[in-house]
Amino acid sequence: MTEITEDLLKKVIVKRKSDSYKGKYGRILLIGGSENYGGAIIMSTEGAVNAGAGLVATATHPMNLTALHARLPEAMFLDWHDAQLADLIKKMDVIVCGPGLGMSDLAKQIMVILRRCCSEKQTVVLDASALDLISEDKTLLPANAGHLVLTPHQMEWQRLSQIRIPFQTDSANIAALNQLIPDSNAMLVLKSNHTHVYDGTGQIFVNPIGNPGMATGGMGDTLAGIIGGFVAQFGPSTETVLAAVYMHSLAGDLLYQDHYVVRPTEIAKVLPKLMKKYSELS
Ligand SMILES: NC(=O)C1=CN([C@@H]2O[C@H](COP(=O)(O)OP(=O)(O)OC[C@H]3O[C@@H](n4cnc5c(N)ncnc54)[C@H](O)[C@@H]3O)[C@@H](O)[C@H]2O)[C@@H](O)CC1
Ligand SMILES: Nc1ncnc2c1ncn2[C@@H]1O[C@H](COP(=O)(O)OP(=O)(O)O)[C@@H](O)[C@H]1O
Ligand SMILES: [Mg+2]
Repeated sequence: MTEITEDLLKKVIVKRKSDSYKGKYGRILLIGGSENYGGAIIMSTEGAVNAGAGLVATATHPMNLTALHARLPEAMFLDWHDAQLADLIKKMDVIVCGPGLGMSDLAKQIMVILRRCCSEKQTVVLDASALDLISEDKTLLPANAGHLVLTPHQMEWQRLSQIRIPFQTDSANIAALNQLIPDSNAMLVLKSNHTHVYDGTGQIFVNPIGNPGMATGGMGDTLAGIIGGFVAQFGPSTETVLAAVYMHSLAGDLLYQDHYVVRPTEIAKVLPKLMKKYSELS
């Protein structure tokens, strides 16, 4: 097992070239946010925008439009009932699906569209409700994606893998991941107070940082957006995903020094400054 270290941030977060433009930093679509969980997809979107994705679009329930744009005018919006969803998915480098998606029939239909429209050039990050929907129906897994990143917390992983939380050992988790997704193109980010990451080839990484101030609703939604934003601009490698996991907790630790509770939106807020620091050390 390998501990993720700060050095990875220096390696992954590179200085931006002067002759670059938004198209160089990746297009990302985030799908989620039902009537009751609009905040989840807004926090994810904020993670992706502040992590530096070049172009960000959010497909969500239309009731979230005003809130989304009040907070993030940078994000494009699509009503998730719109037939254009399929075409938009095809144009993206990264799709994050699941935060606040819910378990409705429409949510299932969206998963079917995602599975049909994603391709080997893309990375799909699956979180929250998307994982719960796949637990109920494994055919919803978007297996055609070039890279899959699954980000369950322990209960979501229990539902998906059928491994009860006390028995989620590294060897059991690797076996379950390989059974669920036999190709080695999938990563499992199994979130807990010390998140373990499995890269699909048997390698195991552990995140040594983070804190209990981060035990706040929306923290995982934010992480999914940060992972998506990192992959969009730094490419779909294991190191990119590990750097995103570490950066999320590093931001959390910075805030926890003088805050009892760490708000997910505050994590997103400090990202650009932290990323600047590590890009100068690269
Ligand atoms: N502001 C919002 O709109 C929010 C919406 N959310 C959305 O709500 C939906 C349901 O997700 P939830 O995660 O709340 O519900 P879940 O039912 O999936 O998970 C919560 C349950 O898992 C248990 N659990 C065990 N180990 C855990 C661990 N390590 N981490 C977290 N929970 C653990 C908890 O005790 C609890 O019973 C998702 O779509 C999610 O994206 C949440 O992310 C919270 C914030
Ligand atoms: N005690 C803790 N120590 C370190 N990190 C934590 C702790 N509690 C939660 N986290 C982190 O917060 C995030 C919670 O994710 P998740 O449960 O999916 O949140 P939500 O669905 O509410 O957005 C994970 O990244 C997890 O590692
Ligand atoms: Mg979650």
